[in-house]
Amino acid sequence: MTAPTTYAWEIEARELRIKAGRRTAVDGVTLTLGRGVHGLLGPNGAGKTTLIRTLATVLRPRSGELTLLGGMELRHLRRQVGYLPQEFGHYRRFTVREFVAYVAWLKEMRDIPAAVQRAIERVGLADRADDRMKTLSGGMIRRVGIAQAIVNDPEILLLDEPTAGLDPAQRLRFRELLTELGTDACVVVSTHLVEDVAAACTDVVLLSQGKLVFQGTPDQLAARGTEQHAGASPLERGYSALLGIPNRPGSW
Ligand SMILES: Nc1ncnc2c1ncn2[C@@H]1O[C@H](COP(=O)(O)OP(=O)(O)OP(=O)(O)O)[C@@H](O)[C@H]1O
Repeated sequence: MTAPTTYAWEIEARELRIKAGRRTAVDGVTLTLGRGVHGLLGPNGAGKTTLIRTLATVLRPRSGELTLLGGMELRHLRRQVGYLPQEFGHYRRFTVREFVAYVAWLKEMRDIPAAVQRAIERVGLADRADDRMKTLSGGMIRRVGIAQAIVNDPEILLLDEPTAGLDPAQRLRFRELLTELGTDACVVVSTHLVEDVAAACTDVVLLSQGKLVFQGTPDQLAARGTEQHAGASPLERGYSALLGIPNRPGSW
């Protein structure tokens, strides 16, 4: 039985300021996120990875307040979080099953074999479960990364560019999986693909130069764009409008 939740939001950040090296990569972000799929967008260097690493409790904020799952103690909290880093390290000689089981063990889970099997099935790798990681393609390894992030049915799921390296069919399946996961969990997905956001996200969080420039639904983002802004779709034009990117064909 799960304990009743005593918090309004899975993630509450107030005036978060986070350093990456010497740089202030996140600069005063205030944000609340509940269940659903939150698409984290922003240009290169906006601070997306730094924010996700902080939500994963890997980095500590320099100042501000971050409350995860109502302020749960760190050790318990980490069992309730799933995290796919941008650069996902794995053991090449482990099989898929061994690797996902190892992560489940680190999270001190019970009934590991059943949970591992289910996570592997959810990412469509049941037929490769007993193959070594070194025999998999880049897209398959990314899917193992997703499997290890969801093996514990996390309440907070953090995915840093999960669709990088997935082919179009895999991306479609991944979006369906995201929609399923977002019904029970607070899912934060960083991506460069505005189409991923349109297809699977309940809301969009847009960062630029470490600051929050927009939070709202994909439709609200699309409504901000005009023909004067760069982009091939309403959502892309909304993104460009908020970042001040004019429609100038031929320029980068
Ligand atoms: N270890 C580090 N040392 C110094 N600067 C860093 C470090 N990590 C990140 N930065 C800087 O902090 C800023 C934010 O980086 P971050 O990786 O969070 O951005 P991002 O939005 O994830 O970018 P991308 O879309 O390119 O992945 C960038 O200017 C980056 O150069």
